Amino acid sequence: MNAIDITGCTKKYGSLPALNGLSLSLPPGQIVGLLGENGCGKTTLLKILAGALTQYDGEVMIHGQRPGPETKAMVSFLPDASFLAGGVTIEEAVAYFRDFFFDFNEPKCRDLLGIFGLDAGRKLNTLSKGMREKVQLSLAMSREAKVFLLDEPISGVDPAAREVILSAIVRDLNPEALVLISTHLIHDLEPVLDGVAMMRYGQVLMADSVDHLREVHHKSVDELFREVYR
Ligand SMILES: Nc1ncnc2c1ncn2[C@@H]1O[C@H](COP(=O)(O)OP(=O)(O)OP(=O)(O)O)[C@@H](O)[C@H]1O
Repeated sequence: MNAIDITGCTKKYGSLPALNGLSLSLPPGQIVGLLGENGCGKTTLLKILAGALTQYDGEVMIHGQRPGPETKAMVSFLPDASFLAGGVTIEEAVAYFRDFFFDFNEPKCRDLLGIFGLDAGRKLNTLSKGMREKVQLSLAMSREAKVFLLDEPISGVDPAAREVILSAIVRDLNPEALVLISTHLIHDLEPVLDGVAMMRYGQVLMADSVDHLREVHHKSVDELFREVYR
């Protein structure tokens, strides 16, 4: 069974379609980059899959179920904006995840926070954007979820730290999990990606494995992306 099956999904804000008959199927057990220009609908798609946007047309299935309470239990969603109140400490945020998510792997989270050098006593509103992203990513990736939806997870992180973060993300990942990551940082993410889905105007232009794309086009995904969107 596919991790994600979307057929003819249309989502309008007012009269303007953010998703325009989008179809996409992704099997489990891979890391997929969701690529595309500003405003092409990446965040909208992730929100629908996460169950955060419920008004749309078309069919959306996650492991055979429509987005709802059952799928939320197996989906870990990292939105592009901060999802934690600023006044709480990292320790309190960890406690929140422990209480709310039965699949939260606390030792894994503490391990990641340690790798990122984050002191659990710090309040979130005293952290830089990149540090806050590391906290949220540590929390989101520490659920034993079947599907991870990450919206621009490392845009605020300095380039040198991105590699450490990416290898921490993929380490110990359930081989059956699907990780869908929206990003503009294709070059940085390419080493960890198994596949990409390229979007334009609310549709998927192309979805393929990274190996197959490189074989057919004799280019890196980064180069191919620049060509497609020129
Ligand atoms: N709450 C909203 N109200 C009205 N229009 C919206 C809303 N959210 C998104 N849109 C519109 O829907 C379209 C898709 O937006 P979306 O945020 O999904 O794009 P994106 O691919 O994630 O962009 P970016 O790369 O800039 O993050 C855009 O035209 C945007 O203006």
